[in-house]
Amino acid sequence: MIQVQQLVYRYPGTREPVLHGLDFDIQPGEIFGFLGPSGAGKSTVQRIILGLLKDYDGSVQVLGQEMRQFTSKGYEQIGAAFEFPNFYSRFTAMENLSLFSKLYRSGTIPEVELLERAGLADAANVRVERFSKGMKMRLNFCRAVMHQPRLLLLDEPTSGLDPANTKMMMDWIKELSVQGTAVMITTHNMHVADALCDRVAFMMGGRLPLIDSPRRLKLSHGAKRVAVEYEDGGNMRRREFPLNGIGHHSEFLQLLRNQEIETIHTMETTLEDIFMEVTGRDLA
Ligand SMILES: Nc1ncnc2c1ncn2[C@@H]1O[C@H](COP(=O)(O)OP(=O)(O)OP(=O)(O)O)[C@@H](O)[C@H]1O
Repeated sequence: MIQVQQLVYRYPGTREPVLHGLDFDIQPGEIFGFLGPSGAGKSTVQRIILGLLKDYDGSVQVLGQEMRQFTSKGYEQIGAAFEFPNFYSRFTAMENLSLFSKLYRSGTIPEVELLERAGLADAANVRVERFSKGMKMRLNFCRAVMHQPRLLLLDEPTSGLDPANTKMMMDWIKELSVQGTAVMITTHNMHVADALCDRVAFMMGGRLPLIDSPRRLKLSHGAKRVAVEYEDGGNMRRREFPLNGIGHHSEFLQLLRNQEIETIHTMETTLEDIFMEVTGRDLA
């Protein structure tokens, strides 16, 4: 779906490249996350994949076509939702979707169906200027998927959403991927990346030092630990032990025997911990 080789990019008028030879691919049905702090180059990659920046070095093939020569027909296969949605604010949600649907030659999903799915059925005839940030995000998503694209680019797809709508959005994205849509997500949010992505790419200073599945990353980086909270002379205390070999850890066993245990739980290494370990920086 996407094949990127040795991608280098310099903004016009600047000397230093902001992307330094990126290599990655995204397969049909895959949810691929770009994780990195502000300024890492995530949006620049998205702009290139969308065909907005064409003067790059290296190769960027999307749906089998090099992006320098991408034709307008190809855009019918791509959907994009970015963090600052653009709508006709004096028009209603329904009117906005109807207008956008006219841009596509192929059929689009009926507006009513999309609004219902996004939990916006009651707001269908409300002007977008009265929408909250979360409502605009959901409407923007409807716009991005209305033509059933084969490739979907999302920037912080759950930003501004409450927990119920975050879940709705993540379920919807997963469903699209099961149907074969390739999804590229850029985010600072490692919980979203962990829960949604088949693979994540760590991005830092225009480089991708690591690409792997969240599960493999967590298995290969950092051992699991066990945290024990216990009562000791009226005070609550906490200790941590490596999970590996816990059954033979004499201090752990002694604690279990001799103390009033309040909680015991295993702690997984998070993607954020691993990002910090690999790049020496946090995701903020
Ligand atoms: N139009 C531009 N001209 C020159 N430099 C730019 C331009 N746009 C972005 N940059 C620089 O390119 C680098 C990467 O920016 P980019 O917007 O791709 O980062 P990002 O990872 O998407 O950040 P954020 O998470 O804040 O959106 C930054 O150093 C930025 O200052």
